[in-house]
Amino acid sequence: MSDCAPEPPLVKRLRSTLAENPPFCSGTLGLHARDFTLLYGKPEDDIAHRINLSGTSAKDVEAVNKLEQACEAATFGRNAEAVLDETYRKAGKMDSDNFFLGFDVDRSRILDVVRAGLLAGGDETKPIRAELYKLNVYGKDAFFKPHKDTPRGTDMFGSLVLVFPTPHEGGALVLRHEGNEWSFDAAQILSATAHYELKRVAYIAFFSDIEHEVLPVTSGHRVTITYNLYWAPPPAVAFPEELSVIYPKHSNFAAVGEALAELLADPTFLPEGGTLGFGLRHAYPFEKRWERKMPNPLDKLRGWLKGSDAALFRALQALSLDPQPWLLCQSDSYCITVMVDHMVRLGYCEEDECYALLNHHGGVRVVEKNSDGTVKPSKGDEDYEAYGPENGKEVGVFWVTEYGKNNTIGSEYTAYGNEPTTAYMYMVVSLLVDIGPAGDRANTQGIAGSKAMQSTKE
Ligand SMILES: O=C(O)CCC(=O)C(=O)O
Ligand SMILES: [Fe+2]
Repeated sequence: MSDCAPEPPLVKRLRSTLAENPPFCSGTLGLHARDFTLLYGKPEDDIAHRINLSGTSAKDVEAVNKLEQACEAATFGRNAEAVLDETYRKAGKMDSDNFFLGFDVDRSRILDVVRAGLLAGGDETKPIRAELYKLNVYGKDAFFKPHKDTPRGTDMFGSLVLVFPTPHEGGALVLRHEGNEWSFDAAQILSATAHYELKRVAYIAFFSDIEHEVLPVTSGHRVTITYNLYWAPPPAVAFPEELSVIYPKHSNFAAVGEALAELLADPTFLPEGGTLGFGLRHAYPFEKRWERKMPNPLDKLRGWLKGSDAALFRALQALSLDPQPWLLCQSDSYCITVMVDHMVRLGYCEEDECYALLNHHGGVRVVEKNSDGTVKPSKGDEDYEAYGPENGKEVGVFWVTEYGKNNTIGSEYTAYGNEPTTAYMYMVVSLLVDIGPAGDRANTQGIAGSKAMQSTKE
């Protein structure tokens, strides 16, 4: 950048906005008595010691002394080596194998705060996880000189430190980044909350590449728990090997996927490709007084599927297929099945519901197919010729599991429930998924299946 070129003000603004956000988030968290209970001991010891990390009595202070003695001298990383150098780091450490703490980081919602405080621009909704790392005791004159935290994986992005209200002074954590400096003095923060009904811990989460240092503790004991923060993988598609599920079978997601993959590998099964139909096993609540301006409830349904329905949906997606929820309506008197991919408000109509859907609401006639792709003739064919729309939409479906019968769309419906509510009704939904020809099932481009029948959004 040349010295004399004036800087455009918007660049300045952007730069200062970017610099405004400190690379950490901190605060305090009120906890219950059992969250402060720490049990510790070495595997070779016969007994575990118990300590209340919120206590301030002489007995509690003595217990913290003992905890300090049970710790090993804390090392730090220099290149690939764990170095013990008390001129650089003077503190006690206990590995996570040797203690149990009542506090449960996942239940505490602290990670939600970390996500909101540290991550932004869409990342605040990304799943993260905290992995318990160590317990540290910083006694009088203990400190940790400036350093960055060693990444323990490419998916590690930060560190979380909890400081307990054990009596102490000093030991502020100082962070430095791009010429800025921030101090997190947990001793001071906690003493300001000492009168609160719930005892509190002070917490700070920061990006691990930020330089930080713990200043010397001047009195008492600064007890901390540290966690490494990672980006969490998306919810597991298959269970880990060591976790076995006996019942229910559908929870064995891998089994659903394998059965599907085998069916699709069969070249005699819908050899030209087509549409598979699955009647879902559960019913889902829909707003009874649905209005056209309200969002389409089928859009949200994908995220709300239950049990085997969810397992099926995920298994289809894992095979690069694109399942879509549809509502089906069946008329016994006209032997016809019609489906819609959105909620419909029918109101009172003299016409048969199925024909009303076909003629006025973008309904699609569903004809059944055999597994070789041929269409099953239906008794309703003649009526359809007579009353159906000209050039009406039609899709052939091979039903893998039967679809829900007696589903009425958009009309009142009484059922037994555990609440006397009339605002919602259960509806049975079907999943339709197009598959490509044998050998290329994920390629559904030339398939005139359910996807091609979707209504353009009204
Ligand atoms: O105790 C603290 O505040 C930070 C400790 C630390 O930097 C570390 O354990 O790496
Ligand atoms: Fe650190």
